[in-house]
Amino acid sequence: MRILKNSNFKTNNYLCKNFKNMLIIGIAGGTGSGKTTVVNQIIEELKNEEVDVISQDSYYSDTSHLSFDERKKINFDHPKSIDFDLLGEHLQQLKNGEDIQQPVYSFKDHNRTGETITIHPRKVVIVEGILILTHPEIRELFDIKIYVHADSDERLIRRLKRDIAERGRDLEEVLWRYQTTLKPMHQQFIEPTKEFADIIIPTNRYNTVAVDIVQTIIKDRLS
Ligand SMILES: Nc1ncnc2c1ncn2[C@@H]1O[C@H](COP(=O)(O)OP(=O)(O)O)[C@@H](O)[C@H]1O
Ligand SMILES: Nc1ccn([C@@H]2O[C@H](COP(=O)(O)O)[C@@H](O)[C@H]2O)c(=O)n1
Repeated sequence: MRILKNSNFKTNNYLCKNFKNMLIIGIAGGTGSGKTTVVNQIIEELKNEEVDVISQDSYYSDTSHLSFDERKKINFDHPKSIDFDLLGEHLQQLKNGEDIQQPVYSFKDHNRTGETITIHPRKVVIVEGILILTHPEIRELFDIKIYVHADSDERLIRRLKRDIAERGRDLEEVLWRYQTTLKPMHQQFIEPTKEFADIIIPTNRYNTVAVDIVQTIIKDRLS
């Protein structure tokens, strides 16, 4: 296993010393709803060293025992595909003031790469992913729960464009996945977690007001 250095890490100044005060924000929502975009907007004005961003994608279970063709058929939108034990362990370690070794995930290979990134504890930790509000113990760890909402046709269009441009997929594969897993899993597991959210951000358009509100809460914690 190779250990990569966290590129966000520049100085110890902002590392979280008072871990009891760590603010953990969970951001859920369907695929293509704009979770990553919202996170990037939120942290835009903050210093890299102040916030950890943890993606659920890094916690897809290790499937090295399967062939590539078998991995391709995995239902990546079912809660069982996520190693929630490791995610929970890592969040607890950060709260305890310890570094974590976060797995690196490859969408191309449908598997962990075997490398890890060192993440240091910071005052604010943002965890984003489609399924993060489905798990009761993980939910409990969040001080603020956010659900990002975009209509399903909008999400499909965005997903198509992104997966073809960035994740090495073709039209057939995205549509097949949408019909067989994305849509049913969204309805069964993801959409119902909206009821746990403290804040729902509509993202059919870019939503600067909601982003400003979350930024204000974070800045207040950092001051
Ligand atoms: N509010 C928005 N309006 C238009 N396009 C958006 C919006 N939010 C995100 N996108 C685009 O949609 C795609 C998916 O967004 P992303 O943030 O990766 O979603 P998620 O992390 O929820 O899967 C990206 O190409 C992004 O640029
Ligand atoms: N090997 C994989 C693993 C996951 N996916 C898809 O990623 C989606 C979650 O990521 P978002 O950034 O869109 O929230 C999820 O819907 C999985 O279907 C994949 O395509 N391949």
